[in-house]
Amino acid sequence: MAAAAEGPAARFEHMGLDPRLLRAVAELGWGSPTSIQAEAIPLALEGRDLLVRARTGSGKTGAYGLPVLQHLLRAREVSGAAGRGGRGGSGGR
Ligand SMILES: Nc1ncnc2c1ncn2[C@@H]1O[C@H](COP(=O)(O)OP(=O)(O)OP(=O)(O)O)[C@@H](O)[C@H]1O
Repeated sequence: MAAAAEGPAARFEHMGLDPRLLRAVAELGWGSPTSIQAEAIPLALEGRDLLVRARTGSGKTGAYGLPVLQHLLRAREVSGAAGRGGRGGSGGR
């Protein structure tokens, strides 16, 4: 298991993650982010481009996977709203 990050800000709940992702993280038993996750996830959620290097097993997959999933969830919500006329359109072709 990857080593957890330390510090008061090092909590998944404080990163602005979607509640569904927070639930998934809890189900995985990830109590707190690893150091690389604590550093990378907030920046990725801001939309920053990142080049990250950390040792094997340090939690890099979650560090990029959670922001990618959040982006997909948000994109689906936006396109769903557009499909229902959220952009003032006819809802389709
Ligand atoms: N925040 C966390 N808390 C507890 N365990 C975690 C956390 N993040 C990841 N893990 C677990 O740590 C292990 C290693 O994580 P992961 O495979 O994401 O690391 P990695 O840096 O991507 O590894 P690699 O360099 O091999 O690709 C996995 O079993 C994963 O489920």
